[in-house]
Amino acid sequence: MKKHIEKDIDKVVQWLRKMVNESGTKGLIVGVSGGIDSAVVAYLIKKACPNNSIGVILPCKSNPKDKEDALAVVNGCGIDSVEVDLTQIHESLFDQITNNLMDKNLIDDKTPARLSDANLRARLRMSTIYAIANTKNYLVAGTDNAAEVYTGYFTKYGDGGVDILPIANLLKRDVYEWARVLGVPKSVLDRAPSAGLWEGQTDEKEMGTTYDMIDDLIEGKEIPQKDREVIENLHRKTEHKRKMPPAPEK
Ligand SMILES: Nc1ncnc2c1ncn2[C@@H]1O[C@H](COP(=O)(O)OP(=O)(O)OC[C@H]2O[C@@H]([n+]3cccc(C(=O)O)c3)[C@H](O)[C@@H]2O)[C@@H](O)[C@H]1O
Ligand SMILES: Nc1ncnc2c1ncn2[C@@H]1O[C@H](COP(=O)(O)OP(=O)(O)OP(=O)(O)O)[C@@H](O)[C@H]1O
Ligand SMILES: [Mg+2]
Repeated sequence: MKKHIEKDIDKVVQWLRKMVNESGTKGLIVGVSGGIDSAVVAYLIKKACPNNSIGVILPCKSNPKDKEDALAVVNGCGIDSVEVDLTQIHESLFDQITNNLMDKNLIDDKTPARLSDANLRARLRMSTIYAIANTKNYLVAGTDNAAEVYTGYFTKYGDGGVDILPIANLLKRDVYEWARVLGVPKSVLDRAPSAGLWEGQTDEKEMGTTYDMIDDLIEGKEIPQKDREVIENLHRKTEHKRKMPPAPEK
């Protein structure tokens, strides 16, 4: 099993080098959250481009444990890293957006909508990562796995705004197996998957199903009707995220 995973890892590392060479860029960059998906991608891009890869740590009102785990990842794989704290910029931007909408009577309540606030964090991260990618002439590596792609569980043009998706063929359970083989720190392996976009958020609580169920459905296995409905509904509602924006016919 381990040998088989090592071979698959090697294939993706070769593919990453090919993507860099064919694009005329010089290396690869990823946002490192302290979660398992970005940990695996950080280890992969460091293997592919040992001297031309960067991990970016982007706290935004984040739990301090996220940064601890993100540092364990960048230190564990030895990738160059940089931190940019987005907390203040997010607060000031979101305040201005809501105040100006209120002034124009376009919203009646200043309480920020939770998803709008959360997605702005993901999009500020995307803008920051691209600012560094442009400066270094690097490709942006995304961290979506097969379960997230299928359910559309990402912010459009936020964490979904990337150049390449090295682990998009892996089920969530495969990501854990790859992480063990790559040597991702135990503290990262033991965390519940979370977008970290609000206090106490976990992917499975928000989606209303489990990654095991999503993985099973993608593999064509039987799952309870209730979970099938939740997952197929997420898939349908997020079809637009997996396509180019539509335009009128000529
Ligand atoms: N049919 C349609 N055709 C074209 N566009 C359509 C559309 N329906 C909505 N839209 C557009 O899409 C927007 C909604 O999509 P979007 O902005 O992505 O927002 P939305 O899908 O509502 O929220 C993002 C979800 O991804 C989760 N997330 C985000 C970031 C990271 C992670 C993680 O796992 O770490 C998870 C987050 O917790 C939340 O559940 C709408 O505001 C609208 O602009
Ligand atoms: N604080 C952060 N700093 C840098 N990048 C981040 C941060 N939070 C989120 N990201 C980026 O957004 C991506 C989407 O988050 P997601 O939660 O799906 O993955 P993860 O945190 O790596 O894994 P997990 O599913 O275990 O939480 C991350 O993989 C990472 O690239
Ligand atoms: Mg996460």
